[in-house]
Amino acid sequence: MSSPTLYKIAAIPGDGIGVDITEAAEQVLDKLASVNGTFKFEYTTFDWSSKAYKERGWYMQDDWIDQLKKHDAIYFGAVGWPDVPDHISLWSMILPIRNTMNQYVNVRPTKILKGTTAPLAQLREKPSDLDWVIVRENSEGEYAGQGGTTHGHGPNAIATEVAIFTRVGIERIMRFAFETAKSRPRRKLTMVTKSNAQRHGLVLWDKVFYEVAKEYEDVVEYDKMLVDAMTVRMVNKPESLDTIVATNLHADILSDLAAALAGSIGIAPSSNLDPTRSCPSMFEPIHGSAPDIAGKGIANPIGAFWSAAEMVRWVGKGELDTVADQFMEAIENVTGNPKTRTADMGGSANTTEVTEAVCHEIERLCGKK
Ligand SMILES: NC(=O)C1=CN([C@@H]2O[C@H](COP(=O)(O)OP(=O)(O)OC[C@H]3O[C@@H](n4cnc5c(N)ncnc54)[C@H](O)[C@@H]3O)[C@@H](O)[C@H]2O)C=CC1
Ligand SMILES: CC(=O)C(=O)O
Ligand SMILES: [K+]
Ligand SMILES: [Mn+2]
Repeated sequence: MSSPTLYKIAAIPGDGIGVDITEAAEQVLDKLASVNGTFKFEYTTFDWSSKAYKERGWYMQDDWIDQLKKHDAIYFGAVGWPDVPDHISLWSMILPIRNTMNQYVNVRPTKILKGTTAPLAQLREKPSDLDWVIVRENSEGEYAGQGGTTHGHGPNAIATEVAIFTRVGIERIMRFAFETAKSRPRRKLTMVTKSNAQRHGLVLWDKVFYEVAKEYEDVVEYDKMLVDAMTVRMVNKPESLDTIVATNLHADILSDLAAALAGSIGIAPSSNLDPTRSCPSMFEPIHGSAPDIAGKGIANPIGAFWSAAEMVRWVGKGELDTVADQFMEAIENVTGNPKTRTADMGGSANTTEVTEAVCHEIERLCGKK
């Protein structure tokens, strides 16, 4: 028998519940690999966190790019802790990784997993009305990091936050969004914008969208929404949406809303992709470090597991799609059981119990013990 394919994973647990859910994700990934036998994961764990920063004054070593590039993928927990300003922690880890590693797409699927209590009556009755993929521009826009401060934060303070939109950046995200929409049964794309008030960057955003749309005229149905009205449509007509493309900031906000509509922020996954595969892509749940529940062992690991399933799909390049599907089935069997849901999903199970239940379900579904 040939030896299993080895995938090298850079694991960055980070802060708060990021640590618990990364450990949980590794445990289920190892279970998946061992029952399957054709692949395995080798983790290099990086102690890059706000705690380490407080102790030693830095988050990542100067050669972090070279270190991360040695891996097939990056698994990320969360960064941010109350004793470090959030703009320092975000700009010391997650944003430089996304920007520098060419991870210009952030894919954020949302659907209502089995056993979920959605807050909207319509979705409790018909969960299939919410089945979306938000395609978030992940490298520029409002999070380009350009701007500055003059005269400190005093009475004469001047601060700019410059959103950057480039034709190259817009075109590649639109193309990815159309391809995503095309690959889904409904073949439907909604472009989110705010080009009524943001009259330069987002006017270009719209223009390039319609240019790219010409190539998909016959295969994808598409429309445009202003972001404020989009929040209303997500709540009132969830069934009218499928694939959604939005800027870095807009999609950040809309994806938390999507997660809440689907029942909990704790279940929502994300893939930070470099579609060119020149750099490793990064997988993380969309939530943060949740300081309010950190250290209690009660974080919902489902968003972390779903992100891990997407990582399996990505590193497998088509070879592991069935495995990823089985992984998702195991996840949904566990959310479907009231005994193995965490508090945010109305249950009383802890992180370890949910993790063990998913491992058990993987063994049951994937056969070999
Ligand atoms: N990609 C990243 O690393 C992100 C980092 N952050 C950082 O995380 C820190 C906390 O940010 P918040 O705004 O509080 O957002 P958050 O997502 O950490 O928490 C928001 C609320 O959702 C709950 N929650 C989140 N994940 C959960 C899970 N898996 N299970 C159960 N409940 C869960 C939390 O307990 C909290 O009540 C900040 O420092 C922020 O900058 C925030 C978002 C993303
Ligand atoms: C930073 C953040 O909130 C996100 O990427 O979702
Ligand atoms: K995260
Ligand atoms: Mn966010």
